[in-house]
Amino acid sequence: MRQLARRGASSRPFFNGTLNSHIIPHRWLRTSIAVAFSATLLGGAANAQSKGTPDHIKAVTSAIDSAAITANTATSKDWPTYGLDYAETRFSKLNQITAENVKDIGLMWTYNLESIRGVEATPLVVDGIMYVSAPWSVVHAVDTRTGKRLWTFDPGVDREKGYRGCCDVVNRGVALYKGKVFVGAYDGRLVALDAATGTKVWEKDTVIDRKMSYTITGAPRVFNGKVVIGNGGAEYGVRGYVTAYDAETGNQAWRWFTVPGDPAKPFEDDSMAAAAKTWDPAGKYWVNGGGGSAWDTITFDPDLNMVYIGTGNGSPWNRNLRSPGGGDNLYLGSIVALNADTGKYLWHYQETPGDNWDYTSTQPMILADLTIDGAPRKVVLHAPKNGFFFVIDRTNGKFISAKNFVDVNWATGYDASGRPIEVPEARSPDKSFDSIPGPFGAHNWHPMSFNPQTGLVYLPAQGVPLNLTGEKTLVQNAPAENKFGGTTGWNVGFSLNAEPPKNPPFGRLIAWDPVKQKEAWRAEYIAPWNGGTLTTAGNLVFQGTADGRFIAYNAKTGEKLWETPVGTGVVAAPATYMVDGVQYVSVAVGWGGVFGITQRATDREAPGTVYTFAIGGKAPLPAFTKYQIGNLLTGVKYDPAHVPEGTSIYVNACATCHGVPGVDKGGNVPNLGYVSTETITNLKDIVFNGPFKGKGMPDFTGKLTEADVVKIQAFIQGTADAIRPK
Ligand SMILES: O=C(O)c1cc(C(=O)O)c2c(n1)C(=O)C(=O)c1cc(C(=O)O)[nH]c1-2
Ligand SMILES: [Ca+2]
Repeated sequence: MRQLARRGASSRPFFNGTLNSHIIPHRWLRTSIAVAFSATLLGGAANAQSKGTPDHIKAVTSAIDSAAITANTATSKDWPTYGLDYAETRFSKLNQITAENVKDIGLMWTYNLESIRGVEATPLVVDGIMYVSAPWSVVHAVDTRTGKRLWTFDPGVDREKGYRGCCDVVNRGVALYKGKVFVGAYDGRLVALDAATGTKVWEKDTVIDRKMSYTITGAPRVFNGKVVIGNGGAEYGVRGYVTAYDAETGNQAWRWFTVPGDPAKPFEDDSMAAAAKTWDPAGKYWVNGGGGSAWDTITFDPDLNMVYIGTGNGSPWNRNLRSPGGGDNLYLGSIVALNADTGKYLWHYQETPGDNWDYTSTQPMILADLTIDGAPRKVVLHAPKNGFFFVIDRTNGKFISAKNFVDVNWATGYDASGRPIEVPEARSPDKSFDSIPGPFGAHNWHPMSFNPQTGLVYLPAQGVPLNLTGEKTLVQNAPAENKFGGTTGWNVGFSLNAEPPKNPPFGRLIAWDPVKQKEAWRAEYIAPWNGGTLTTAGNLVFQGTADGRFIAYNAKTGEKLWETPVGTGVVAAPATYMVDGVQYVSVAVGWGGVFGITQRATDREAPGTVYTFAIGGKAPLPAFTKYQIGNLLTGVKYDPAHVPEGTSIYVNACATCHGVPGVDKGGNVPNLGYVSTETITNLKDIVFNGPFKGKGMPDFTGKLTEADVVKIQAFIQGTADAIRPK
């Protein structure tokens, strides 16, 4: 483990700069003065030795409840919830680090998360105690005063079952409430831990049907004694829902489904009866679950006592198969407001009626009070996958405005009533469609931030090309034979990239004015899939990048003010907090997520690592490891006649994680075009009950045959041979 420098002398400017050693001869006297000094001037804190003990942690975390989370917004001293505050602004009032002095920040310490898959978590920090989650839903408690581990908790997710989620075995973070840390385990359990010790207090199975591929990747949200979590699975045939549990006991408080179930059975509530009218029962949508999985954002509004759910895509994606007669298919691709106490439906606004493109509305929301056309409005700011920036009245769900923040081709805009003006080809049952944005979204889960001082939202935007060709039939809730991801349960009703997409990839940071619905500035990157953002009262925006940098910008102008290389690509959002009078900025680095499993934009690789910076930080950067891509595969014997069939088996079983052999360069999972000849020659020893089961490799026993593996070998070596420069 690479545990780097502790707090150096430079991190104690008050002590060194104020006390003049030669007039205070005795060491003990200097020490006691320093202690008294920090206790009085640095906010009455006790000396550092008593910090980080179970008693201290218990005291400071027990004090975290809804009132404390709200009170923290006055100072932003701590970072007590996923988006910093209930409004999820990720705007910190801390201003020790400013646009003027950010050039002087340096590394305080790094902490090794000992992981290789995607790190998507925003760390929570309360009085210097950090909680950050790693892949496989492992929770780490870290003392930010030293950068040292306090405890870890591994919920023991079966590593062989990683394929039950679409998009890497990620976890976006934990929730903290009255001395407990809550984590959603990838396999669908919600676990409450003792914040001081990391021991389990309770655990609930949130999954309604274990036959279905339900997973959890999102951070729970906690308010007024309830902890709320949704799930993922809409690429596999699930029905989405969110559940509130009593934070103390884990007893279920309420549950709300996002889409209707079988209309032959009683509906759970009026909102389901209303929604069912917008689905064509000829599609037997309930057999395939319908989708709508709420896998990321859940936002609590203390002003209105509402909770807003961002719902996901249709299952299958293809509406022609899901609801052949058309229809909006409520509540897919929507923001839905529920009563926070009861979970009862209040209103919805559907951003993508009748989703057909994996256009989730699960992207993080921000609650703001803005003046629009001269009138104060309570709004939700939202940039879902579909490429439009939405401003919605959050008192009643009324549409205010929508404007595309990247080029889009599926709709030309929104009419005054808030309906998209669609381009007919976007739903063609016969022709393939290069949808812009594609299913990776113009904005994915990477959190945006909103700075009320600049009035700008800092939005990680992107384009990832993907071509969709509608399938003619669907086997309801069964893996699609020889279709993308079918062996592992994908069932989306489209062939992906059967025709090569023509639109270009890009990644950029956009500063967006939500009142003018206009871009204020942008920073272009070399690749899509850059990190979430943080903005501060120091007129700063922080963001990590796919190409392995951590950058600070001037929030007003977009001028780049500072950057440092980090060990690998960054996807998570940073956090900032104050400890003993010093402002820290931390970011959890670790390349991955759905784009990062197969593709990369750095030539570096490193374990998941938390980097922490402050003014005057002097710790050396960790030694970076060069990503060693092997030589293009040669020497595997194969029969070229097997290549066509091998292609479809590979697409069916391997492509979701391993990408295109020899073309992609390997994300956090190796690309099979660049592994050793022996690896591919002995492929069956890996495919069937193989040695990488503990690292996320499925066991394909019963799903593939040895003859299939021979054909996969032919495809891998055949592709490598085909692309080899002559
Ligand atoms: O439909 C779903 O249930 C679902 C779940 C998830 C997830 O839980 O991570 C993602 C998506 N969809 C998805 O469409 C998507 O682009 C995506 C990206 C990521 C990620 O963590 O990188 N997760 C997910
Ligand atoms: Ca999805």
